[in-house]
Amino acid sequence: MSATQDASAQIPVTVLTGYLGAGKTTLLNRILTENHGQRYAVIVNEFGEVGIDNDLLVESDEEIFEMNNGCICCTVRGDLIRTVQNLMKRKNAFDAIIVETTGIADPAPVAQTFFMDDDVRAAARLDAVVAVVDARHVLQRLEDTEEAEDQVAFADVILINKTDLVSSEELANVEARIQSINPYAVLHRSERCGVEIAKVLDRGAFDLDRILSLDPHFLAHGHHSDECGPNCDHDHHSDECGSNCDHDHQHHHGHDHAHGRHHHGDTHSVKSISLKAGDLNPDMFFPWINQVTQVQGPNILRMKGILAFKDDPQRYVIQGVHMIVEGDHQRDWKESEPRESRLVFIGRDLNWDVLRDSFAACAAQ
Ligand SMILES: Nc1nc2c(ncn2[C@@H]2O[C@H](COP(=O)(O)OP(=O)(O)OP(=O)(O)O)[C@@H](O)[C@H]2O)c(=O)[nH]1
Repeated sequence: MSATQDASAQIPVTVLTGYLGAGKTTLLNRILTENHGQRYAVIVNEFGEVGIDNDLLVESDEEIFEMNNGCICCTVRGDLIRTVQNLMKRKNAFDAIIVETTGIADPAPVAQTFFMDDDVRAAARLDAVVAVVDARHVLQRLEDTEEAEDQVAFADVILINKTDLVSSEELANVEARIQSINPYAVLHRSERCGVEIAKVLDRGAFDLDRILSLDPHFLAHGHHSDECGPNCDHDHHSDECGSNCDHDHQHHHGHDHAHGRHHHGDTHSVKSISLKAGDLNPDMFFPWINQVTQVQGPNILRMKGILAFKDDPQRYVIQGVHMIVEGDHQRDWKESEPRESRLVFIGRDLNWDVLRDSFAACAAQ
């Protein structure tokens, strides 16, 4: 830090990471509802283009900035810099900033943003990278997904969440595995992210030296614009598609930048599909979603939706990770809101045509 940068004048930034469905929104909702006397600006980025995450956040006085620009590792850095710069113009309006990354993002480029841009660096300091992991699914994720390992390796604080879904033996295995990847992070166990907020925010935990030992190029990465390098094969779809687009969007992990930890070597492709309908018939929808998640569950990394059921005045929120699905009423539909059902699946090798047609068959007559 230079002499001109006074840490107490810099707004602390927490980068919230964790694989799809681990519990990031659950943690954010806790932060937004708890009575802590702090004012947070929240920046969310999500994969899947119908903007459901914002709807799943509790209504609060905090300001939420949504960025749906697809892969955060390529396209969002420029946006993130601009968003933070705009926030800084209203500096006294916030005590802290939280950036929630999409579940499949590598947190490193997001963290880099707070070192690369001079204006941002002068006004904000990276406080900690907090990773939420799903105790039930993390071991499997670490086997098949490099981003999940990057997220754990990079974190300063790790919440081992969903402890209710595993035995104490499984939990001990999870902790051992996580510690073997990252012995430096502070671990907390949690159910529904029920951890004291002070253990997560304003930790002063981000350790640049450790990150440089992990990634000597951390401060030297060249691409701090919205552009990817010539070898990038990410689909930069959101430039082309509007909010009503229901194309299949692919996130190829064939990306191989020749530097540092930014190396998505695995060749799996994760796709997201957004389905839309009007009112649904619950007697058709629930058997359908049960069947879909039972049969295709292993490939469904994440499912979430906001649904309108015929004659039901309330919005219904449904969510799932693999075969675990939960749903509940959220609140009344507002008069100004179109009664629209939106459902997003993120996964591998899903039969999209069948999903689309069978979802359409759940429409209320
Ligand atoms: N059983 C159980 N379910 C949990 C727990 N924490 C969160 N969930 C559920 O897990 C699902 C995913 O939680 P979210 O907080 O939306 O996860 P996320 O990381 O924000 O998900 P993405 O934004 O899609 O990556 C939701 O259905 C939550 O209600 C927990 O400790 N135990």
